Amino acid sequence: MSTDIPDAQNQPQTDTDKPLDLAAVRKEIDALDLQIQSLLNQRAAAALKVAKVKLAEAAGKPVDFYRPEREAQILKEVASRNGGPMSDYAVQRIFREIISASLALEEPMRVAYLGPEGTYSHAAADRHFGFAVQSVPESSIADIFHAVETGRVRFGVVPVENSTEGAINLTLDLLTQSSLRVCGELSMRIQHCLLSRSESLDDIKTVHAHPQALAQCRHWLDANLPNAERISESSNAAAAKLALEHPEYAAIAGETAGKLYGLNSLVVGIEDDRNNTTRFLVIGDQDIPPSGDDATLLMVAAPHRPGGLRHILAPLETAGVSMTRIESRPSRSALWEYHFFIAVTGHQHDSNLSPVLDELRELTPLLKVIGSYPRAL
Ligand SMILES: O=C(O)C(=O)C[C@]1(C(=O)O)C=C[C@@H](O)C=C1
Repeated sequence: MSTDIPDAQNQPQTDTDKPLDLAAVRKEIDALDLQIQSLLNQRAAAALKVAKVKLAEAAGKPVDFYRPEREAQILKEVASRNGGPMSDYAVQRIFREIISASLALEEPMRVAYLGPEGTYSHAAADRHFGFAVQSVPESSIADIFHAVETGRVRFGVVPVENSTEGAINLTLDLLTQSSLRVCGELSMRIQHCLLSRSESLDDIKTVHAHPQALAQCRHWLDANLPNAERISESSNAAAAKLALEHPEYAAIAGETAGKLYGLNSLVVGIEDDRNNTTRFLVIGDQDIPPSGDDATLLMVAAPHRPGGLRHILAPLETAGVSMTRIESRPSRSALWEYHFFIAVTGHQHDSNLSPVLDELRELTPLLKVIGSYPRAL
């Protein structure tokens, strides 16, 4: 796997160090481009054949053209065989788009994200599905669930956890109520910028952002804009739109939102924690087959007695299933009773996990498998 990217200036010109002829190297590139393009279209034609097979096998039933487990396998393979000089990330991004374009030939797909345009959720949706998918902005997390539930879009991308602020409770609560499943996950490093029409911090009277972003930049704001009022907005992109109308406003949002709305990035990277990362879930109504490297999200109600949760976790530990996360939420059905969201490694149909889930069903009044999906790349 290649991780270091050698830069062009350090590359030997040729084996014999003869000066290179620009026209000759460009001819070489043209010839390679010709082959790449022809191979791309051969690959797209093969994807169309796959679509035909899927349609024939489905015999009139709905077809799952999108196969995230296969995509995850391809993208992992791309990285593991990569010999450089392109980074693993760069080749994966290219293959991400090749697959996205192939899928669009099989089935044009719509995916909802927390809008408006330019949010981190928008960037997450594009990164996960590629640009050939039509991404649709929704104005709340609940609206994303609704759009998927009513079939207006096939999938939704919702934030579930931030490394600084913790769980997004609304997403967890909606997962409890909805029959939708989790079909994928991804993590994105969040870099906040202070955006404004003004060019100086001295002009800023108010700072607008989603409450999570305001919280994630609290110390920076205390130190650098102590007198500016902080005002919560429904999204960072909505804050950026407002900042466009009022030069004395600043918004906290990503650099893409700044470019999209034509605002100055007064300061880049104002988040208090440099590792600030948000984890997103892909929700849909598709059961995803095992990819070989999966995660499963469970929701359980622990019996309401001392050691109730330990009782639930014991079978996981005995079977050697590793638990990657646990979150609790009030059950809302009885006072001081909780539901636990437990993420484990493995697929619900894996031979080591499936018997444990059967055991848990006996032990708890409620077990919901919210989904098994390929682990984030
Ligand atoms: O293998 C498939 O099932 C395909 O449809 C092909 C392909 C691809 O381009 O490789 C395209 C879309 C799917 O989501 C997965 C993979």
